Amino acid sequence: MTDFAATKALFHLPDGMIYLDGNSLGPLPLATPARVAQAVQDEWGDMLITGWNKAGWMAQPMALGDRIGRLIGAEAGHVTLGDTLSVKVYQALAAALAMTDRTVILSDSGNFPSDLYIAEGLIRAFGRGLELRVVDPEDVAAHIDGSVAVLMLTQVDYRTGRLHDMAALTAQAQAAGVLTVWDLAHSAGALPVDLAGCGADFAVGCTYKYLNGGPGAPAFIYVAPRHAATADPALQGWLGHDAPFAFEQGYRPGAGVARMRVGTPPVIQMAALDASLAIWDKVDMDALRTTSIRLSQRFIAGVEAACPDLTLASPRDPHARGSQVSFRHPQGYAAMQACIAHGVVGDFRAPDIMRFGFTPLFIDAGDVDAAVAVIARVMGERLWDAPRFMERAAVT
Ligand SMILES: Cc1ncc(COP(=O)(O)O)c(C=O)c1O
Ligand SMILES: Nc1c(O)cccc1C(=O)C[C@H](N)C(=O)O
Repeated sequence: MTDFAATKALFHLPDGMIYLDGNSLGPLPLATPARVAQAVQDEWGDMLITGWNKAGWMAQPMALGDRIGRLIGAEAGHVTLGDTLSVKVYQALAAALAMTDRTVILSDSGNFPSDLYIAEGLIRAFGRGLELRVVDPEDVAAHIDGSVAVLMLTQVDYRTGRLHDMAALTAQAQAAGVLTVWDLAHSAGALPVDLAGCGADFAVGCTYKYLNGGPGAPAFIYVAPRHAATADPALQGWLGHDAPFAFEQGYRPGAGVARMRVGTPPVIQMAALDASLAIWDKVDMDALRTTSIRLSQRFIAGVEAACPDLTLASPRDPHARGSQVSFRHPQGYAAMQACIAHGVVGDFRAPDIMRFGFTPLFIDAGDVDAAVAVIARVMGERLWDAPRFMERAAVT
């Protein structure tokens, strides 16, 4: 059983701030600066080129992949790390498309734009009459049929937190001969995931949100063992080669998911992730889910009692959402800026969503109550009316 009061003490949380945005960029673990300094000084500084072996840099993508694998229910040895999530979406979707002659990529309107853009680009690149079919999230199951090549979904909707039933949709897809690509950006570290148990084909995700790897932290990719020896990596970089240091002229894919590696791994970012995963290694994901639900239910009850102008945008059933809660308000952007100015950090997603993440590793019931009090004041006194809250920043 994880002691969440103890994990809270492992993070740097700025004074006077209640951080409900760990679902977008996780906070800094206290151990990270020293681990990064070690990678810079002792490894890069003193070991120089020998660090690839001596400090284990070359083996890190698979080693860190296994530690993430525990959190997402992957078989050992079937997750690797590197690049950005958008790149890993490209590889997973391209690999899946290469395994079928069917033409439809099925996704939903709750998917993150990058995933849909990647699909559009791949359709042009493949040039075999592929089609992207985007349906409402609740209609996905009804559209799984024999024309569908790949079902590509983000398990937890980044705006509303709506949670897809991965087990049911994957089983239905499999029965119809459809391959699955799951984006776990808002799932990894948010709730227990069981890729192996569900029989998912491919999965991808990022490590800078719930997993606290820091801005620019590398993405991960999972390939089911049954495809590991045949999946086409789509981006044939030298570090995905079977023998990178043989420097052969022609490409031969590496063993298993290692073929999904592309080029040089981000060593300093991996050191930061190593430090945050030291916390995650000890987290009981069922306890995390129970606590996340308790916190988010408390938040919804508090906000709904105090702020009649806010409309719940997330599913009310906690088992039908991830670890975030969203409310709608016509002045959502300015209202969120006012909340941030008063110490409660969430974020805004167009057109009108105020989004708050619940991350039990460092948020507790006292934080929820304090956040509700601030939000109630902001909404009750229309504190967002000040002109300085109305102007939109480039990054929100
Ligand atoms: C669901 C989802 N997919 C893809 C991305 C893109 O990730 P990245 O910017 O790391 O490529 C994000 C976040 O930005 C996301 O939330
Ligand atoms: N990756 C981000 C970035 O580099 C800058 C600002 C925001 C992000 C995000 O992660 C957005 C995120 N995927 C979302 O859920 O909206």
